[in-house]
Amino acid sequence: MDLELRALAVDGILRGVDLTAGRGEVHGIVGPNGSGKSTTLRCVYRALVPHGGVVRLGGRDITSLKVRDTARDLAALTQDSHVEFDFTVTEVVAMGRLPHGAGPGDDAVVRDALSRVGAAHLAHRGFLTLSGGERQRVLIARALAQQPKVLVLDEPTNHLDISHQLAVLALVRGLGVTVLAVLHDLNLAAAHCDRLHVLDRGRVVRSGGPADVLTPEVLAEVFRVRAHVVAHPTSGVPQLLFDHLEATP
Ligand SMILES: Nc1ncnc2c1ncn2[C@@H]1O[C@H](COP(=O)(O)OP(=O)(O)OP(=O)(O)O)[C@@H](O)[C@H]1O
Repeated sequence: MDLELRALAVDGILRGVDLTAGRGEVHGIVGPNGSGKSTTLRCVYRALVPHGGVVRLGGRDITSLKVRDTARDLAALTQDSHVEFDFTVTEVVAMGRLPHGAGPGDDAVVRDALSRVGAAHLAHRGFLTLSGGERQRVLIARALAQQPKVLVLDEPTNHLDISHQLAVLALVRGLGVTVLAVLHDLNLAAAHCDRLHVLDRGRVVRSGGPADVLTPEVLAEVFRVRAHVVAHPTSGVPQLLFDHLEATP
């Protein structure tokens, strides 16, 4: 299912964000702190109504869809994904099934989602007793249990050790669903995304394949860092080495 963002505007934060993620493609949004990445995603998962522009899911304006219908197609891992009460891990992941209504296969879907993120052993633990990285994997399992066609992820590798970062991004990529993810780590973004969009002060200033987007010029202009781009010795994807950080406030 395609995801299209057209001329998204949020007062003082987004100044016309345009991007299209085609069916089954993995798209990354990168950009400096405060550039509007999370705000963009909030407009997509309907936590925020933009003042201008439109988000289309499978060609349909999301404001024309019921929230529950949106939730059948789109799952989000957000910075606001809190669990307040001490539900068990299984209960938290089962919440991902709610948009579909209770069904006979739900237990198997929940178990499968947990084992895909390497958290099957946590099934009966209280969510609030988990470490930061364990919580993050359980919240990803909840999004997987929703069996979405489009997955929106705000910093999915937050709290994860390097092994789980790589595993989660490989898993997400292997799902075959359309993904729009905010990623801070530019090397992970280059290695795992088909296309990247660089956000700067509320605008997409560059879109394209990682090699076209993560150039020394863009990194200097947008992130104010000096970088060398090298090809990864085995995969060939562009990877960045930073040798100098210019003074930024
Ligand atoms: N509700 C709000 N009221 C006022 N300002 C806001 C609000 N939400 C976001 N902002 C501001 O809008 C800007 C963009 O915020 P956003 O969270 O989208 O940035 P981001 O690119 O995700 O940043 P980070 O990399 O730090 O997570 C920031 O300057 C933020 O302070």
